Amino acid sequence: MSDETKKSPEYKRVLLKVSGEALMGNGPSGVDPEMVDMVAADIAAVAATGVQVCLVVGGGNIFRGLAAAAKGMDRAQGDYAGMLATVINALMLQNALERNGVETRVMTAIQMASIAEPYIRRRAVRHMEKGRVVIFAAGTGNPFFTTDTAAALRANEMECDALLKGTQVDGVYSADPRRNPDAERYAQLTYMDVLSRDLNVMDAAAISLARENHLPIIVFNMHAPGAFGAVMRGEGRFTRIIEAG
Ligand SMILES: Nc1ncnc2c1ncn2[C@@H]1O[C@H](COP(=O)(O)OP(=O)(O)OP(=O)(O)O)[C@@H](O)[C@H]1O
Ligand SMILES: O=c1ccn([C@@H]2O[C@H](COP(=O)(O)O)[C@@H](O)[C@H]2O)c(=O)[nH]1
Repeated sequence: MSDETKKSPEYKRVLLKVSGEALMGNGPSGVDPEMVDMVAADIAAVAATGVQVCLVVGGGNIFRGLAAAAKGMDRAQGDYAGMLATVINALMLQNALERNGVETRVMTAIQMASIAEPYIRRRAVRHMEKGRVVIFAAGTGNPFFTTDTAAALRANEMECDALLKGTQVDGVYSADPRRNPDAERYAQLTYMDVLSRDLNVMDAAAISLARENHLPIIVFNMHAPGAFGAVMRGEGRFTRIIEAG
């Protein structure tokens, strides 16, 4: 038994949002197989502790509807392409998880029954109860949304104890730290802080959905090996978004 599996987890069921960009590694776009393997090993170690894990994966490493719309594409059409991008990432992650010995199911919000199960809430819960890692793909299934909102939606539906957002930065800052190196990092914020100060680490719809359902959000950097496991043990650097008090 590894050190990771000896520790008692703080949460019983969590949803991890894996940003598509995090899967690029150091590349300019697409998927870095080494990075996918690293993320999968991290998830496998957490699942081995007995925590029920489900995933929402982004698609920003492949296609974003908003970016395509800025160049003249119809927004809704671009968003459907973006949702398909998340399915590509989900299949890559599923394969890497299975190579790490984890039983998985991909469930899609847009039906594509030849490659994945359709999303059915009670089935997803049952998969997790059986110890399977469920990967929710194709976002919410609706254009004009993001996978952050899909993550908050599914985390609420699955009655998760927390939503962990694994991304490129080690928490929420006073401004985008990739553009402003002087930005200050916060250890803890309220949902209202994030909304009223327009801290764009996550979209407002996702924050509002989490707030209405008292779902804690934890933002952390996905790039270091074992980062997800560390956050689950309350270690490392992250920002917790909760209610006041
Ligand atoms: N106040 C802020 N604090 C932290 N990060 C911020 C802030 N404002 C903007 N960001 C940016 O938000 C990004 C987080 O979004 P992320 O790249 O995970 O996008 P996503 O849409 O969730 O996923 P994908 O990569 O799949 O599109 C960080 O990389 C960071 O540069
Ligand atoms: O519910 C959803 C989720 C996503 N989209 C589209 O997919 C891309 C990729 O998702 P990211 O959250 O940016 O990683 C997104 O830009 C949207 O175009 C969607 O339409 N609906």
